[in-house]
Amino acid sequence: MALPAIDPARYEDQLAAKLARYRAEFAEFGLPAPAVFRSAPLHYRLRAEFRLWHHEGRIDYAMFDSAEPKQPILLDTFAAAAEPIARLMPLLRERLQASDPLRRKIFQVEFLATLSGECLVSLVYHRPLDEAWEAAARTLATDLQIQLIGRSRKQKIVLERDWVQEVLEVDGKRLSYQQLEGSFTQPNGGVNRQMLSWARAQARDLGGDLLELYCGNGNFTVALAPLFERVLATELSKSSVRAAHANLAANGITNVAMVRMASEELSDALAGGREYRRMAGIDLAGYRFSTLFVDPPRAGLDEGTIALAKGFDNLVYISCNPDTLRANVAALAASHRIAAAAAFDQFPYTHHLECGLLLQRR
Ligand SMILES: C[S@@+](CC[C@H](N)C(=O)[O-])C[C@H]1O[C@@H](n2cnc3c(N)ncnc32)[C@H](O)[C@@H]1O
Repeated sequence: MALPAIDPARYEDQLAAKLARYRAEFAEFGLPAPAVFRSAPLHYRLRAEFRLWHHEGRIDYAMFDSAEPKQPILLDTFAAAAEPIARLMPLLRERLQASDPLRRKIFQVEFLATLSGECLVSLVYHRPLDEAWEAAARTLATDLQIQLIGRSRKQKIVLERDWVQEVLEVDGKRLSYQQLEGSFTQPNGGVNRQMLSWARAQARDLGGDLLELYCGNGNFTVALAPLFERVLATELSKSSVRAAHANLAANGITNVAMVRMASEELSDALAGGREYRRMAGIDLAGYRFSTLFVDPPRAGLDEGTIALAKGFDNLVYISCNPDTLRANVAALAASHRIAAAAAFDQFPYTHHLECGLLLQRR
């Protein structure tokens, strides 16, 4: 991928270009004027990943541009990275440089931070990690006050925990989330807060029960559940489902049933297909679903899920890919109209735009 030029002077222009494309591509579906949610122009990414480049006795963070994939771009810090990561980067580099067990055959560093100020760092190696590594890593983690993980082939050493605790203030409430290393979490925390608030505003008067697909660690579930009588939430990833259970409990949410299932399987179960053992104890027929909430990966919705969506009065759709969103909206156009739209600039200075739509039955 070509590396974006991160330049706050370009922020409004790059956003305007993306909004113009969004409006044009959805004009035929009667897109209402989207509510626009901006990113911070700098230090917005809570995740960042760098190669470590060994040269002339020193190591440096490196990124690569697809135009010149063999030429490392060396950096001390990174303007897109959230403040805790940007502050940590030079300190961490110096400490890695100065320690033989920490430096030897390290090739990648991954950062995961929170708006609450926590930071987790994964150091990735081309060699097995031993006791000398672990002793040096413990001192480093204590000195820099970070969570630290060491990884190499078939080895993962978690010094304390492999997650960070995020706290997001949404509509005056403090929502807390366990966010796992290696599992999906929204990369732009400031924009995520705005997405949660927008989704709550769409759902506020819908009532009844909610079906949520692709719920991840319960990011939206925790924010939306208080607005519905009952919620059935599903997600494919085992580790995310575990985090979602922890997050529901931590936020005192008791009206959600969570099932680990692919959206394809859930649509099949709801369409009266085969029986799924994971649905044992879930009284599907007892739900009075008013609303379907989806936040799928870039591929968008599969055919079964589109068929399922056709039966809902309300569909709240968060999408990280306007192309598949457009195809899915086209497939629903005969039954549903767009009642509200949003643009979330989750990925500034790239051509990516996160979109939100409320679709309602015609
Ligand atoms: C864009 S993320 C959204 C997660 C969550 N809503 C959030 O805000 O953090 C998409 C999620 O869909 C899950 N997923 C991918 N394919 C799936 C499938 N076929 N069925 C169910 N979940 C799937 C991924 O594990 C990921 O957690």
